Amino acid sequence: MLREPSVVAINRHTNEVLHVGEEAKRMIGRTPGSVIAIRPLKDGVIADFDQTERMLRYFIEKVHRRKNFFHPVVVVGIPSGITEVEHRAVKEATKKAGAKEVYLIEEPMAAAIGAGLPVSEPIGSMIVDIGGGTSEVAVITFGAFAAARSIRVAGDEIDEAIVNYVRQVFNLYIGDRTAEECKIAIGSAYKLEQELTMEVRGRDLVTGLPRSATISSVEVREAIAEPINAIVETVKETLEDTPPELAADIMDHGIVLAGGGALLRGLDKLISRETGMPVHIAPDPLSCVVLGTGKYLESIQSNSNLRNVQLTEMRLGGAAYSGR
Ligand SMILES: Nc1ncnc2c1ncn2[C@@H]1O[C@H](COP(=O)(O)OP(=O)(O)OP(=O)(O)O)[C@@H](O)[C@H]1O
Repeated sequence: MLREPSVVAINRHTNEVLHVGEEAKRMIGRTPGSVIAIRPLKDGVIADFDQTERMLRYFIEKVHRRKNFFHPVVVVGIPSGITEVEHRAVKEATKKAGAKEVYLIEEPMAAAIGAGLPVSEPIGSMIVDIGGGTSEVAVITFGAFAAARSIRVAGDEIDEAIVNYVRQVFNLYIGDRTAEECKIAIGSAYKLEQELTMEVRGRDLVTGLPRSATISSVEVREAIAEPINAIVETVKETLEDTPPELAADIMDHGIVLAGGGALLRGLDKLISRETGMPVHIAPDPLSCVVLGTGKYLESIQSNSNLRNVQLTEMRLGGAAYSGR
């Protein structure tokens, strides 16, 4: 019903919200002095509480096409490594935005449910969810995490790595949006059968004038090697933490990739080469988290078997996480 980026454009002087979502995202890096485009969520957690609340309110109203008197039950996907304070902030912002009740589910759990993995069964499943702000790796069995890691290296860091590379190698300053377009158009984590090229436009760092340059997929691969390695290392470390019976299940069924990052060309091949495990990309990886969150909401309302999935509140303080 709605798929929008978490961006809010506001009037700097009056604090009035001008646009939310897709339209606001189009304004990033293009706003006049009086308008600022804000990303109220940074690295998967709330960076600006008030704008997060306003954005949620806008989305809730947009889906229900009405302004008042509607207080839905809301399930929010959150990164698995966040602190208790960050987690309370999510609940509070959602309540303030009009929710009657708020449940939090960790994104790797939601992604695994959305990808159709047998999370409620006593079978080990491994999910790698690479979003914008965080990459989450988890081994799930019987509705709970047997091993999990979360790092704040994901799509945004990959884009940043492209910006930095183009600046250093081409003396060209490009925006985040151009970097993201470049990643989606020609980015890869593994050698391509046919390498690609693309023209990127930005501002020349020496003359200050607009200029374009042609960048190849080989160069983009070199540019993004560091964040990609960080993600691959996290997968390996999580496998090292996995009890042997569950590791055997993962060998049989493979590692499943979800989130927008799963669409990066060759990432499945690279992870497979580095871990020796079969790797599959979830069907519709961009929707796994939202579909899993929706299924979880249905299970709360219908008392179905997903109820044995442990919610964050029950586990906080329990499992150990590492993160950057
Ligand atoms: N074809 C593609 N190739 C590579 N990356 C892609 C592709 N399509 C989308 N992405 C990236 O996926 C990321 C968004 O993924 P997703 O929607 O799963 O994350 P999110 O849920 O918004 O973030 P988070 O999980 O951190 O809260 C963005 O960084 C985007 O650039």
